[in-house]
Amino acid sequence: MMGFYQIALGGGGVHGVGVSMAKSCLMNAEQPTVPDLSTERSILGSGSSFSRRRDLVFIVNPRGANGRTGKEWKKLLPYLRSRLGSNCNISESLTSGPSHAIDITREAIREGADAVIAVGGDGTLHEVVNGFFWAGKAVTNHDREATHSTALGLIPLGTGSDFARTLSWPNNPAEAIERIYRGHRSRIDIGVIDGEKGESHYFLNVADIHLSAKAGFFASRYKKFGNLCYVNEGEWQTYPQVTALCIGNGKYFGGGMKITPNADPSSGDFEVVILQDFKWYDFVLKLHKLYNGTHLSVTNVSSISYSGALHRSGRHFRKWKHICSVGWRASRVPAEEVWHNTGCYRDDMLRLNSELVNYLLIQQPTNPRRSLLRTRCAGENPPSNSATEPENALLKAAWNASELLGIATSFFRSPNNAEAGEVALELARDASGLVDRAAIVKTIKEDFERSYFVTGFSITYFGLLVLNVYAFDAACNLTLDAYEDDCEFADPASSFKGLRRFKRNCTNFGSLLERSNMKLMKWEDFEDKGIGHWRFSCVLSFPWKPILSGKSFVLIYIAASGYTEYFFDPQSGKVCRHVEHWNVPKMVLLKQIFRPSRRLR
Ligand SMILES: Nc1ncnc2c1ncn2[C@@H]1O[C@H](COP(=O)(O)OP(=O)(O)OP(=O)(O)O)[C@@H](O)[C@H]1O
Repeated sequence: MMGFYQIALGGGGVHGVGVSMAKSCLMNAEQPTVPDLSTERSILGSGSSFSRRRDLVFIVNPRGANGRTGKEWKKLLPYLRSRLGSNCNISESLTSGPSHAIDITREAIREGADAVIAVGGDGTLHEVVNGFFWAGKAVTNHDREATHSTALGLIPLGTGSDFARTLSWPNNPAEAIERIYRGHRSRIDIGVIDGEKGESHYFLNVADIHLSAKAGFFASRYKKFGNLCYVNEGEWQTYPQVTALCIGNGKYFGGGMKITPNADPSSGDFEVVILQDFKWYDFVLKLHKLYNGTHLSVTNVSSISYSGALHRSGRHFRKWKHICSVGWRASRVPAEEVWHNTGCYRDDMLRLNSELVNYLLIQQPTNPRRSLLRTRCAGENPPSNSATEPENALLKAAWNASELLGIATSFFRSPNNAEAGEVALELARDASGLVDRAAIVKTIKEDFERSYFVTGFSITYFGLLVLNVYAFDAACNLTLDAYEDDCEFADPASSFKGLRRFKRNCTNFGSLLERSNMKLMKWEDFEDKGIGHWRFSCVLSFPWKPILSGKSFVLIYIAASGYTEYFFDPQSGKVCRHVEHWNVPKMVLLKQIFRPSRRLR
């Protein structure tokens, strides 16, 4: 069964100004337990409008966003203490591994924390949210007065931080600290899915079947799970050939995919989006619509809103009347306050997904594919959402092979081509040699207009190379002076250091591309970095163009979106790290090139 709680949201807010010193309990991964808050509880912040200092527990995933969360947290802590420490007891607990945040949260609530604040991405927030509950009930504090409640807070520092997007919160820790300082509370809904054995799984963002960060991947692996029925005021409604079902409390998942654009986490409703009869190429061709939330107008996409009142009347999704898959119920969690919350789309969400799918499956599958799916979903180890070890090894090998082949074939290339497209602009510096940030950002934006290559394209490049080793003349349309010579370039497949190497690699792409389009959709500025959100599409004419003397070729359409983080060196001001994130799974990208979409002539 699936339902939602509408619960009170709030923050372990800081109200008024106090003068006492904050308790600052620094813990590391080897000391994972929550500090005893009781010793601090009686300390009053003089000048505070409250009779005691607030106990805030920050649960930090040091490994979030590939370790960036841990690094940023270290830098953030002194500021956080100075801003909140005068009238709050600040405790810090670093997670030691998956699910640890659940235990820490439960313990913190039992110890009487005023707020548990997740520091990390959606996965961490999801775990913290699940820590607010135990055996289907809200966790409570034994000692404090009945009216006391623990709030949930968030400092979004993850890779996707999708739930924060719904709230229009940027990945800006200073802003998050201000929110905590202000301490406003609000109510928010939490979805709950009851598992097969009656256990509850809570989600705050989006619960989904088949669609996630790896949209096309799952769709192509599972195909459709069949017809879906639900009861609407006594009438059965049927959705045939459902490919994916998303139940949104928040709007976004998958790193910015606006999948349930009308969902509002404090409305009391879920938005349920159903995709029917989606082929793998629909995910590719309509990906941009899924990302900007305009997919509801696409044929075969439906959106249903569920109100709290209707939940009680018992709407149900059913799979051909056999298995009750999803039913809603509304209830309140007394005295529980949550600030914000999320679902997650990685392993935990897959676990949710697998349970949901399990519910949705017809009992007597005739199609072996479905039967396979059922076996998978019922098992303890649902298919991983991330690239598996062999996949990673394959991609790594692809990456290395493409680079080596590129080097080998560069001997056949005209030396002039290596310099083609590169922008020899020298950027203005101040007396200390620091390049102005605005100038750097401007050149990056201009580079986008010239469609400079993203390094992640190397995955695709491998496929191109094995099939067409002749086409190598491309430009590296990059303003070199904006980057450190030893700049690190990371993409979903690999990472390396050195501007020269980047130039060489991206020079080896390109002439295969027809109608390529690299568009900067949005730019975000942060203290130490800028983030460029982009969309890339191109048509590749390969591999048989040279083999068949250009008379016959196959068009391959490739489309993807993602974002690149540009970290700025504090000394030079130049870009010292260039980290790409692709919204399309790596293997999907690689597979795209082996699936010609159209044969010409
Ligand atoms: N010490 C740790 N080592 C490894 N994994 C951890 C550790 N602590 C937590 N985790 C796991 O890391 C997962 C992902 O973390 P988190 O969501 O914070 O970052 P992210 O994946 O980069 O961000 P987002 O989910 O927003 O994309 C969590 O679901 C959690 O299970």
